[in-house]
Amino acid sequence: MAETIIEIQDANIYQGDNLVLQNVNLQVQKGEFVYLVGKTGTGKSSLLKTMYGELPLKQGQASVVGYDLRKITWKTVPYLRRNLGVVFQDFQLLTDRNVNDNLKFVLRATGWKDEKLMNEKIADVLDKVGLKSKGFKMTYEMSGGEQQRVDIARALLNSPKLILADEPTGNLDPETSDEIMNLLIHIARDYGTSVVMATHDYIVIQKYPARMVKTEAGRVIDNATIVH
Ligand SMILES: Nc1ncnc2c1ncn2[C@@H]1O[C@H](COP(=O)(O)OP(=O)(O)OP(=O)(O)O)[C@@H](O)[C@H]1O
Repeated sequence: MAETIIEIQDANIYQGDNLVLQNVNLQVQKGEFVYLVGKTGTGKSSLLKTMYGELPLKQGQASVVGYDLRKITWKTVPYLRRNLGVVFQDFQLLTDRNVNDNLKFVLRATGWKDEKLMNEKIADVLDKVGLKSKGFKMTYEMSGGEQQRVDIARALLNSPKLILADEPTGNLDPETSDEIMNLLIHIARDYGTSVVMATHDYIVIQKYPARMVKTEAGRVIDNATIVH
């Protein structure tokens, strides 16, 4: 039986007192790849932030990787975060240390202690993103595509059931975008990790078709099609 990774029912998404999206209903199954599309300012990031516990869910019901978002508190949000990975447009890597130490920082922050196990895990995620021999590079020495791969490696550290990616190809040239798309699709297909990717990039969407969820005029429309 399919495992539901995201289940949102009748949710209202707020930024402060502003209602950004109303009556959101969305289900995402294990291993599904889903685009979140919509014009700028229509609430894609707000919806993702709600899913990773950055914005509180005040109205409606939502469960993400088994966590009830209505019951999440600042104390329990780290547990939710350990079960999902977040990938950003601007990478958000630490520039004062190399790739291995960026990844180790996250492992330590999420409760890992054993040095050998941490090193094995880092080697594993770097291998998965095609950066096997790049662990000793400083992040500022890397290309945008490589930095995005490190960001994805970081998201994979705790073997998440879900990756939430906010415009992951936004800063990349078309060829590098292709590499990142192939990687994200491969992660969904081969590891059964669900991926929800917010994007404006219609070239990417056309090239790699998948289910589309659209934010528009305060609503979320499932199985949307793009009209140019
Ligand atoms: N921190 C904030 N405080 C108050 N309002 C915000 C905040 N962040 C976003 N908003 C508002 O919430 C609405 C939705 O913004 P959001 O960033 O979710 O849209 P988006 O679709 O992700 O846009 P983009 O594609 O530009 O990232 C916008 O009206 C925005 O101005």
